[in-house]
Amino acid sequence: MASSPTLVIGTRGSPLALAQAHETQDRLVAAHGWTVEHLPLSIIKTTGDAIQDRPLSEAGGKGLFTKELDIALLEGSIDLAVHSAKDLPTTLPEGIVIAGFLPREDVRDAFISHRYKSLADLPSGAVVGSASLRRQAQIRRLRPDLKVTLLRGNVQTRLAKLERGEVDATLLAMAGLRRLGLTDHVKTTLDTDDFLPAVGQGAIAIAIRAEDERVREALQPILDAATGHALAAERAFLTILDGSCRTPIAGHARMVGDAFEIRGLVLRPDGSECLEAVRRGSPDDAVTLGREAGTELRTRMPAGFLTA
Ligand SMILES: NCc1[nH]cc(CCC(=O)O)c1CC(=O)O
Repeated sequence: MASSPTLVIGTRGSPLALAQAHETQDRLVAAHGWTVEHLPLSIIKTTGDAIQDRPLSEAGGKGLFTKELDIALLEGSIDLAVHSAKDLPTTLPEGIVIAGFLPREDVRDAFISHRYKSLADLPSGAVVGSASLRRQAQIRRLRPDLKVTLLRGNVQTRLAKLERGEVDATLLAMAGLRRLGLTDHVKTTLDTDDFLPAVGQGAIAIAIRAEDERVREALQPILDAATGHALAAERAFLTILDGSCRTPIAGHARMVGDAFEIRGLVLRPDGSECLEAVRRGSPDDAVTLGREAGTELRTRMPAGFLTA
């Protein structure tokens, strides 16, 4: 066993972020036999945490949840940063890299409601709240007769708004609900064939300083290669499609039997049209397959598709 170094784990302070940081800490303890005292958490408030009154897509996008953690990494006040892969921008600042990903949780979206059993069970005109353009567009595509409204806040805040009757139903990632022990609220999970998750959904990414071999080595035993392949394909796909969170984009890669597969979607925000690309091959070609799927959609997309 290696002697116990101190690695400071940087995280946001939301309950989900803390659950993910604790999972990282627990896995490092289990892998190395280190004690948690040598893996302290440093809780960092980000700009994204402070903005509650408007869609983040309007406030400046995904980097809002990572900027302060990036700075802490580069300054050396933390040694690794734990992120929801879904919230990570496609390009990271110079000097920061993703060391890898923890084994992926359930990638599916969950349907949550007090009165209704599923999306199909909602009466016409029922109100579904979501802050995600991807979820909003897919809901509109499946059920153009529903009312889709903006529902922001962390997972607990959204569940409280549902409780108060502000909306009839909402969709949240199964992964987050599992990590928070809140799956009691789930009425049904949406099959990925019908409702495609966001790029990175369910995966935890660990960012480090690019040159930090000590931390990179310490992380090796807790990183998951299959999740790494899936995320390489999905993030390559998103990069081609520009990756701004102003556009309804979904993408999911996985092994189907012996074949590695990536499926990607772009939707018109009103759900009236949806383009899909699928590529199959070897996980060693994950990045190429992801790029090809993205390029295909880019080519097929009529001008103005993403804004109409
Ligand atoms: N954008 C917020 C966010 N970022 C990660 C998760 C859940 C966990 C995950 O998808 O890995 C959530 C909440 C949600 O979408 O329900």
